[in-house]
Amino acid sequence: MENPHPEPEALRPTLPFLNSRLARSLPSSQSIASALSPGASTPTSWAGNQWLRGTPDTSPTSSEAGSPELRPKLRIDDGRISPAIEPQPQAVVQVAGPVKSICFIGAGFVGGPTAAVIAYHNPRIMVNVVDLNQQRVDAWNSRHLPIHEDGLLKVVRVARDGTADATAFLPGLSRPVELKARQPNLVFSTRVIESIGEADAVFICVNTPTKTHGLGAGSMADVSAIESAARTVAKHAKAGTIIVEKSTVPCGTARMIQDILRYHRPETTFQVLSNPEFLAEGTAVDNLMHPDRILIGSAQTLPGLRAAALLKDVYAAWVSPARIVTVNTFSSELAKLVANTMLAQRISSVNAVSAICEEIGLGADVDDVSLALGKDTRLGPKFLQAGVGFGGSCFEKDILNLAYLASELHLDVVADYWLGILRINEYQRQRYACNVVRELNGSLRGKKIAVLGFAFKDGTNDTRNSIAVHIIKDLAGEMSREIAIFDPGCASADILVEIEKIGLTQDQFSRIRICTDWREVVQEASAICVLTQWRQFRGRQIRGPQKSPEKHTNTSGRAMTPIMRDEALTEMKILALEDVARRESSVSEDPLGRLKPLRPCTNNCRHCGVSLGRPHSEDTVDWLEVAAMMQEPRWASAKLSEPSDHFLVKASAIDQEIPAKPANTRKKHYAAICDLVPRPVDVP
Ligand SMILES: NC(=O)c1ccc[n+]([C@@H]2O[C@H](COP(=O)([O-])OP(=O)(O)OC[C@H]3O[C@@H](n4cnc5c(N)ncnc54)[C@H](O)[C@@H]3O)[C@@H](O)[C@H]2O)c1
Ligand SMILES: O=c1ccn([C@@H]2O[C@H](COP(=O)(O)OP(=O)(O)O[C@H]3O[C@H](CO)[C@@H](O)[C@H](O)[C@H]3O)[C@@H](O)[C@H]2O)c(=O)[nH]1
Repeated sequence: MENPHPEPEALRPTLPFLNSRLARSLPSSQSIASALSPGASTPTSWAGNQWLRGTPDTSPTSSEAGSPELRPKLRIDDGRISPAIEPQPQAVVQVAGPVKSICFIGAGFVGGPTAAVIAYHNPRIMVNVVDLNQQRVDAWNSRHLPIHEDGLLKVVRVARDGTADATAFLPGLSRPVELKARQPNLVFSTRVIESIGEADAVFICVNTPTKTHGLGAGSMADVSAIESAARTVAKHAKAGTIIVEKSTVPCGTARMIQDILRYHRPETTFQVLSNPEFLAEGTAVDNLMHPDRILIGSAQTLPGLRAAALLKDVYAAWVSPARIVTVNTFSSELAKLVANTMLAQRISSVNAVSAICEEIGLGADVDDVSLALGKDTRLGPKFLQAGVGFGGSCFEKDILNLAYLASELHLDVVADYWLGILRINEYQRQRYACNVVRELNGSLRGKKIAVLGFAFKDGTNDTRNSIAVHIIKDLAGEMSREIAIFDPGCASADILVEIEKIGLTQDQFSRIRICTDWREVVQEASAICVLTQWRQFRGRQIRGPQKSPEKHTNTSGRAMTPIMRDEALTEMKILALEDVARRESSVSEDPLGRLKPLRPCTNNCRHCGVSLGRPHSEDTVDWLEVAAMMQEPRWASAKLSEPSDHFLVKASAIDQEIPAKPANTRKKHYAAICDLVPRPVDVP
């Protein structure tokens, strides 16, 4: 039953955190909330600051149902809002059974791939992914997924389209393996209300960007999409549905969702779990298939723990229980913010070291320093690559989010400590742009600058908060003749949208050109900035070690035995069989022949014939050709160390691979520019 009192606009839940300046100048967040809505008594449970006053993480158990502290304390009399005094209906605690149907709200970079992998490993669970964006939904239903991730299309095809009966003859097996057809269990649609109504669990995967205006602009997370999703869930979910907060959110948001649910459905108790996602773009499918950990935060009550156990069962289809960590809701929300902040902190630390290496002039090499650090098992080798700074939609926003929390708690020294990570990041990218200009004699007038790579990292088509866009902005201010951009993974339209956001003047904007071929970009360029580490940019002939067929292992770790038709095979076992089949077959995508053919696109499909994602190997950049096409002084630099070494070696060796870095190449690290003039080098 819906609450008879409509939720008044003025009393929408306030966001969990408040502007830091305001927080410092006023005694408490509660009083700020009141100050902002004079005359309105903000409901205690909606002030978003229960946690500040040390409210324990306990949803009411059946015995506590209707706990006055946690129920909405509002009533509206003649338009005036006052604390409710009459008793609320008793909340009914539903004991949920196993999850058979899941609804994902938000078919974005997280919702889409996560839903697909959960559906893939749980063929008996129906997974409905809903989004308000019809174009995005259409793309998920087509052969051209809206997100470029290695291996994603196959996972989606298996779960979305189902598979056909297949018989495979595998090496070492006397009998053929017979695979039963699999029914589709992944649906993408805009049927938000219906899908929520059918679900046993609803995953909220909507966007939570940094606020751009109003209170807390530039630092506070905008949770309005979460609020809106929570309201829809509150109105349409069946009793007992588990609500899973997948988005990255400010600490305390699960409680805000709980309060919204309680307001609209006072007769029912829903369990809200925090289950943050740790996938990195570009490796999303691999990260989801082999997660370091699954983190589940719940209320430490019987219903809360029961809901966490049910969610754990969903993941247990492919993740070892030892990797599933259960904690309380607030720890889980906080852990996600801290994880991103600490990863970014490592990058800023090593970027700060790169500045020292460049300035000290004693030949100290930041790569060597990273190598030495990475050997320390306490530090480990990951996230120690110096570059032009980190980009993407997550790190900056989550650091701001954490710093905002600290500042909200009046912990200014702590907030400042985290914000230092962002200061170094900005410093690093500005230093890079500055060095480009300096190396080109202090002026870009009349010169063409080539930008190779626009996505915020390789392996993804995501252009949000890309480092490239910041650097392009700085360079555009120098009024170069042209800034030409090429990215093998990004649609030109997406690049344009990002550039339009940076506020270039008409004149600056007219000098930007987005190209679809790297040759167009480097032709007559004076400098090349390699800003995304695409494999394609690493140069021809110099490749990482290819996987040899022998390296394919039986991922199930068990000896292969003939499999009868009626034996239920999990996708984990089928993956292991595919590994075996790949030894013989040249078909790597579907070696067992179980995928159904993709549906053809409509005649006017805008994607067909366009390279949406993967760079083609025939398009690999040849740095010798590049050097020949450029104008003096032919400068080039790379964002991260790996491609830089490759193209330096390649360009200097004139088509011969040499084992060491050429001594005559001037290489100031990362935030500097390297001489790309090809010259013969003695090969030892
Ligand atoms: N991108 C990543 O790699 C990553 C990794 C881990 C966590 N996260 C977090 O996950 C969340 C989502 O990030 P994302 O990159 O997937 O964002 P996204 O913008 O790609 O996707 C969000 C989707 O939600 C949809 N949406 C918004 N409100 C909706 C509503 N009320 N009903 C239905 N659909 C709605 C939007 O249309 C959009 O398609 C964020 O909190 C982010 O911080 C992102
Ligand atoms: O040693 C390194 C590693 C990364 N980067 C840069 O850091 C940025 C972010 O890279 P990465 O973390 O790999 O990608 P994201 O998709 O942003 O993933 C981060 O953000 C996600 C969203 O919250 C989390 O889920 C992931 O765990 C977390 O790694 C990119 O610009 C990289 O080029 C470096 O400069 N040096």
